[in-house]
Amino acid sequence: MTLKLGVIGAGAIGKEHIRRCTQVLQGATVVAVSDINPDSAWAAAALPGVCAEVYADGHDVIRSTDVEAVLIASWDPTHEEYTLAAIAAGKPVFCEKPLAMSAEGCRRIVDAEIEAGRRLVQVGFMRPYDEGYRALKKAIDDGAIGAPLLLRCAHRNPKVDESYTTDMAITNTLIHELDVLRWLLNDDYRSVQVRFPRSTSHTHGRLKDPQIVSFETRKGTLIDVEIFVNCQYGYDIQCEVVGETGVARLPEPSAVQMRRDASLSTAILTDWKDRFITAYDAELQAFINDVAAGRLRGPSAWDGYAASVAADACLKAQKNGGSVAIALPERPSFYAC
Ligand SMILES: NC(=O)c1ccc[n+]([C@@H]2O[C@H](COP(=O)([O-])OP(=O)(O)OC[C@H]3O[C@@H](n4cnc5c(N)ncnc54)[C@H](O)[C@@H]3O)[C@@H](O)[C@H]2O)c1
Ligand SMILES: O[C@H]1[C@H](O)[C@@H](O)[C@H](O)[C@@H](O)[C@H]1O
Repeated sequence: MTLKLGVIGAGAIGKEHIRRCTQVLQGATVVAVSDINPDSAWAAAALPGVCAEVYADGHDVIRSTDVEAVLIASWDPTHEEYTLAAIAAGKPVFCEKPLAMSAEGCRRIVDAEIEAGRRLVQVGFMRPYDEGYRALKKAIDDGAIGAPLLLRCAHRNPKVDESYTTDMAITNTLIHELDVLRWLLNDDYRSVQVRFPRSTSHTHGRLKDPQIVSFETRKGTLIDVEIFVNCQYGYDIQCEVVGETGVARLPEPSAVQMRRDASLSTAILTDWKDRFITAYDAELQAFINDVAAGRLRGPSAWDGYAASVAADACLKAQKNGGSVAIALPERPSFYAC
C-alpha cells in the first residue's frame, strides 16, 4: 500500500523531503503541496516524478480526502497550528522541528494527541537516526567509557541571514541538541546557563553569535554546547563525551584525505542537507513504515515538548545571565516506550 502524503511548506527542506519521498524512499507518494508562496508550491509540484495537487492553503491539504498523512515543513511559528489541525483530522503528521515555539504550545499538541487516543505525531528530530550518533550512544550504553561525566558539543553553521536572531539560536538550532543529548545520555536537564563571548564581526545587531549554553543533567553530567551560526568555514557538528574510563567522540562524516600542494586535508561539509542526508532518509522511511503498521515509534510529541521545556529555560537564561532550573513533568504513560 502506498501512503498518500500532503506537504505544507515547500522551501529548502520541504523540497528535499518531497524529492526523497518520490525518488529514494519506499511506500509513499506526495499527492498534495501547499506554500504561502505559490511559486514555491508549483516548483515543488514540478520536481521530477511528482504528481501532486497544489493548494493555496495548508489547511486544505489537511482536509483533502486524498491526503492520508501530513508533512509539515513550513516556518517554525506555523507548526503548532498545522499539527493541531492534522490531529483534529485524525491524520498522522510528521512535523519538522521545533514542534511549537514554546513548551506551552507543545503541551497543547501533547494534550490533543492524548485526547485523540493514539500516537499521530512524529517530530523531525533526525539525529537519533544518524549512524554516528547511534554508534556514540552504543558506546555509552555498552559502558565503553564508564559513566558520562562531561560533554563538549558544537553546533556550527557557516552563516545565517538577517532574519535570524539570538533567540533562534535556541529554538531553531540548539533544539536539535536539546533532543539528541537527552536521548544519548538517557537523562534529562536540571538547569542551564547561557554565556556570550565577544560577538563575531560576521553577525548583525539582533544576533549575538556565538553563545555557550551549559547544562547540568539530573544525573550530574555537565554539558557545554557552543552555538556558532556564522562560523564561515562549514557545517560542523561536534560531540565529545568524557567518561570515567575514556572519551568517545561523534565520528566525522567520511571524506577523502588529500595530500597536495604541500598540505594534508579533508573537506568539511557546508550544508545540513548533506551532513544528515541518510538520517533524514531513515527518519522519514520510519514514519512511512510506522504509519502503515499503525504504530508511530519515532521522536514523539512528548520529545518535542521535553526539548521545548529546556528551550524555554535557555531563553530565560539568555536574558538573566544566571542559572535557570529546568523542570520536565513526569512522562505520561501514553508515551511509555
Ligand atoms: N530537521 C532539520 O535538520 C531541518 C533542516 C532545515 C529546516 N528544518 C525546519 O523545517 C522548516 C522549514 O525550513 P526551511 O529551511 O525549509 O525554510 P524555508 O524558508 O526554505 O522554507 C519554508 C517554507 O515555508 C513556507 N511557509 C511559511 N509559512 C507558511 C504557511 N503558513 N503555510 C504554508 N507555507 C508556509 C515559506 O514560504 C517557505 O517556502 C523550519 O521549521 C525549520 O526549522 C529542519
Ligand atoms: O533549520 C536548520 C536545521 O535545523 C539545521 O539542522 C540547523 O543546523 C540549523 O541551525 C537550522 O537553522
